[in-house]
Amino acid sequence: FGRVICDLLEIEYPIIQGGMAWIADCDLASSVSNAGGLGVIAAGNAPKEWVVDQIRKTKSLTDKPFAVNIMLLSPFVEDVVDAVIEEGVKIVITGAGNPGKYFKKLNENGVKIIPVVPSVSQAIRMVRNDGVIALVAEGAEAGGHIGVTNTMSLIPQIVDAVDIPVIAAGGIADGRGAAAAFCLGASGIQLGTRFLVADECNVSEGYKKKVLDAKDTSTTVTGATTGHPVRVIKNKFAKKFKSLEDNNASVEELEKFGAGSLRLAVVDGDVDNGSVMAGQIAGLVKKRETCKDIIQDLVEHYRAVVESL
Ligand SMILES: O=C(O)COc1ccc(-c2c[nH]c(CNC(=O)Nc3ncc(Sc4ccccn4)s3)n2)cc1
Repeated sequence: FGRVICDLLEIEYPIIQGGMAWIADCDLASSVSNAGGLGVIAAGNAPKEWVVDQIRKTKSLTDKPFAVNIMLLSPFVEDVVDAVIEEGVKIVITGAGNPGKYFKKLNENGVKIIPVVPSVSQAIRMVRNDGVIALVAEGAEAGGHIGVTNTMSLIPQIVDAVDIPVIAAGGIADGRGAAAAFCLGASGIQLGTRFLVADECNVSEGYKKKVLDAKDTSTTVTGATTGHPVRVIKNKFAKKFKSLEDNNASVEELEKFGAGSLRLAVVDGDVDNGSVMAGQIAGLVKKRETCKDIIQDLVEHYRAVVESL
């Protein structure tokens, strides 16, 4: 399934791994690519040296295609674009902003661009640019920085609005979500939350436990008042952040409180005072397994669901 995306990206299954800041590194990306999906290194807010190092390590761990996810709010975004070009990375996924400034440079160097978009208006703005070969349409069920429209509503509207392939993200973790996404017109899927508990994912043990113990109602959205809504698993940090928002804290105060919170959870494993970003589908994610098993399970489940329709 997903022939169009598989041919476009030269991968075996139309399954893209989410570019989770501070989490998606060479180990996760190479494991997903070796299992037939598209592995993704997340540049997040990391400096150029870290991204170059991860790209080189990924090349030593897989011969298959992989991508770099560029988070456009990063202070190092210019350097990361240079790193991608200098290291000959062929696929870039962009998030959290408008990559408009970098299309020309990336396109001139033959880099395929796949912007993540949260809305139809963003989708239409993106497809006007050369080099954009597909879109990731991300519903508000997703973890991390989100838009306001849910996947079930967003996908068909974006599919109708553009004439390039659309990859669905947000709330997808098994064959049922994959089949639903394809029924809505998607040509591929992107998974973040389910890969958080992969054996090859280097996120802290406490973080994985939060995801494995989550229920359907375990997430909440912080930062809606700052213009950067972020879906996280409810914990002390989220409670404190939202109470600050309810008491009309300034954007500066909120951003100061939020800064470094993702790293606190991911790297230091402080999942009470850190920001544990995860999607609403965390309640479905119950099993630790390898990237290969995750992908195989999803593909087999997809086939069974489609046959049962
Ligand atoms: O045109 C504009 O400037 C606004 O356009 C956009 C607005 C939002 C988006 C968007 C929403 N979701 C995504 C892709 N997903 C993500 O980017 N998810 C993320 N998770 C954690 C992140 S780290 C972070 C987050 C917020 C503030 C600071 N740092 S980024 N892109 C894309 C374009």
